[in-house]
Amino acid sequence: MTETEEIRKGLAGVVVDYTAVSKVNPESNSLLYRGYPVQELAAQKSFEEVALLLWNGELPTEAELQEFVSFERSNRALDENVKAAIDLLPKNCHPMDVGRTAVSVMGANHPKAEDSSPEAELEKAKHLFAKFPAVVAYDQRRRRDQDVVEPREDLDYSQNFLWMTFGEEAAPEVVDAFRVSMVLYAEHSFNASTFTARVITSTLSDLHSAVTGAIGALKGPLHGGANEAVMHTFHEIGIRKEESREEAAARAKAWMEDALAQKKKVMGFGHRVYKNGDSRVPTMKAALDKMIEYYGRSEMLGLYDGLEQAMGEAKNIKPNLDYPAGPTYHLMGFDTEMFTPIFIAARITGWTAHIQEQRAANALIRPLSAYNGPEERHLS
Ligand SMILES: CC(=O)SCCNC(=O)CCNC(=O)[C@H](O)C(C)(C)COP(=O)(O)OP(=O)(O)OC[C@H]1O[C@@H](n2cnc3c(N)ncnc32)[C@H](O)[C@@H]1OP(=O)(O)O
Ligand SMILES: O=C([O-])CC(=O)C(=O)O
Repeated sequence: MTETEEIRKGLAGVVVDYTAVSKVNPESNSLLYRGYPVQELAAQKSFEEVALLLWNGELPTEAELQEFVSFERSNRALDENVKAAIDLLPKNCHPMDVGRTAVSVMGANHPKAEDSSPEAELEKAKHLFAKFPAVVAYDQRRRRDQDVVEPREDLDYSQNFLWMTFGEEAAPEVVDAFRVSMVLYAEHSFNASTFTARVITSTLSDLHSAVTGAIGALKGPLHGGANEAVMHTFHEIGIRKEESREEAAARAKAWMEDALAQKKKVMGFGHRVYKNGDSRVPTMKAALDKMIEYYGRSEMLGLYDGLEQAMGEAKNIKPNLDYPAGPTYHLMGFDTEMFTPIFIAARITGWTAHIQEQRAANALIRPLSAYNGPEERHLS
């Protein structure tokens, strides 16, 4: 076999390493975090408990959970120089650029930045977990010329995230839908951003560098950026609050047929691993349905159904997690560009669990390439 024949573009189908963090099984359409089905975790556990499960391999005891909750609640405020760095960025720059910059500055601030012991790595992961929501909230509010809302220690992670962003306590239904989205977004084996984090870690670089790189990979619309792109599609079709579900569905269907006729890729559909539907979609769709009911916005369901149905009929390609997540965040009131930074806040858990795992059994990640440039030649 020649070198060229061995090439698998995009590493499709290539098994690169072991992982004990999560199992994505396209045959059974399931996703397990450390052995637990993600649907069970989304139904019964807080995001804080899921984070500890991903990092430690086991669900926390009550005492472990309380210790972490108290650490998380007391470490939420942004450092002054993180705020200052964000303020130097244009208000209309992409919020993913803000998130990437903020994590980089947090790394420079951290006293254990260069300490890669398991204890220091875990401490840094928890620190990022606690602080990143304030980056999203700060940026969302600065984009709207609103004053900063300080974190509140009497609220849990999801309640406080929404409080800092919108300056009011969210209804329990909204908090729960948000929590579910964080649990579902937390981890997904060797996706592009996690793999990026592992590649960076494999050079023995530091945790914040790995997370900063992962954010860059997540930004693209073929990966995390798709949740934002889904909402751009909804806006392009046109969201008309007064419209019936059926009318909205018909317009969405026509839009999709036209897009596919033009051979467009429609973000929020398809997946590298799942070919028969994303294991997380039914749970996220149920959360979206609750938000649609809560906000009384059945026309959004029409748009959702119309696109899904037309894509299914034309190409049999199913929605991925970004498809129901985008409209859910829209209904909650986030600007469209803030959706992928929310994904960062969730995926910090998975990324940092993988960074720990990579470090514990490291090998430099350095594949080969088959050269197809000019034959050897010489300067005359
Ligand atoms: C949380 C996440 O990151 S989930 C993923 C989020 N990304 C998106 O939603 C982006 C849109 N989807 C896609 O681009 C793709 O489905 C990917 C990148 C996610 C996976 O792609 P791959 O496994 O590389 O498959 P690939 O892109 O080759 O698609 C296979 C075929 O399905 C088509 N296809 C796949 N997804 C889509 C889509 N969203 N819209 C239209 N056609 C699609 C491709 O055009 C291709 O058709 P062809 O064989 O006629 O050329
Ligand atoms: O696994 C992937 O390739 C993308 C994905 O769904 C995720 O990262 O959640």
